[in-house]
Amino acid sequence: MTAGTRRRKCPTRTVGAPQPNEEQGAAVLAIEVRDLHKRYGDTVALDDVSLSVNEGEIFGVLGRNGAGKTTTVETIAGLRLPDRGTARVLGLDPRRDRARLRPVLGVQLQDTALHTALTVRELVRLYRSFYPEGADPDELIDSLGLGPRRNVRFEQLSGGQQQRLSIALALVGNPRVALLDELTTGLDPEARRAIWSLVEGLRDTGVTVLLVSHLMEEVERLCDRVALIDHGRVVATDSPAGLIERAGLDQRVRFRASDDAFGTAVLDGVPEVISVEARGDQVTVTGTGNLLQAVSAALVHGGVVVTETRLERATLDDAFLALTGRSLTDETTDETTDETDTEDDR
Ligand SMILES: Nc1ncnc2c1ncn2[C@@H]1O[C@H](COP(=O)(O)OP(=O)(O)OP(=O)(O)O)[C@@H](O)[C@H]1O
Repeated sequence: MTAGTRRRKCPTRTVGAPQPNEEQGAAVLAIEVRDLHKRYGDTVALDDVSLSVNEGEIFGVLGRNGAGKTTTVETIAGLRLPDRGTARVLGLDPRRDRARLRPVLGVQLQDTALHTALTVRELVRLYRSFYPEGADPDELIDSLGLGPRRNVRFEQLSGGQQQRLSIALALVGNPRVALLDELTTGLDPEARRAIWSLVEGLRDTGVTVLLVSHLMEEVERLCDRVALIDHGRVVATDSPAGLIERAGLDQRVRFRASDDAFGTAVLDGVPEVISVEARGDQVTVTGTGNLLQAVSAALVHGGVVVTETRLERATLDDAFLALTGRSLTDETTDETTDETDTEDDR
């Protein structure tokens, strides 16, 4: 699905697990983060990060390496303690209400320590036993393409297979909320597309997904809304298409006019059109809204025949660049420190 199309609202699935703390009649957000602040030595990892994720939504956190994405998601998972600010999942405090949250929260982190001598099947069954309800381990293993590797030990899996297994372990309890950190890192394009389909399937069952990524294509395809994060700050939150629009980015329609006498006047007065540039028979029209349809209609109306028409849309990367001054695909990172805290005070 492209950035220009948005999706339906999903039914909220109910499970026999603890219900969120709902005030009378008031809907509780799946995830609510307020003013999270976290510093490591001189590095401000989170600078008052706030997010609100609705139930049934796939919400992306997109940023460059070192922007603060993992610190955010691990704080939401209750694995890191912020210096200040709050995180709530289904109205519950991830640290104080850990036991109530465990059956309804699935977490897939970048670095997960697993029993390396156990097989895929043993690990999925072990994790399944932690939950009162959950997925069928063998079906889940198959759905992640790990069927042929089910009796292979974790330590003998490839990086991509280990990654898919970590997703299985996050989903085996049929969570209401899933936190997925860089879920397709290390996967080849085919495996990546298979995982994207799986996440789209989660949406259909009403699972709320917080998806941390630095891959614009992944976020554009999967997410209903996205928070762009840069240097520990949320720069903007909107749908992918909304972020592009908010950045004031134009679309371009290019075509070849078969009539040498093509006159730009044919596009005069079309509200979506901002500018028209004709060089020889190559014409470039910039504009907003449903530009392709508006231009096509005006050309037909003016009796102008054109060929090789194509629409060039701005991407989330263009929006990121416009909003932060830096590209997502730029190789440099935001990381500025080599200081490492201990596990306990992370
Ligand atoms: N335990 C830690 N000790 C010291 N600094 C840390 C620690 N964890 C994160 N940082 C620093 O905090 C900043 C944000 O890191 P974080 O891992 O949250 O970013 P990220 O956006 O997830 O990056 P990546 O995409 O590379 O995982 C970085 O500058 C990082 O070096």
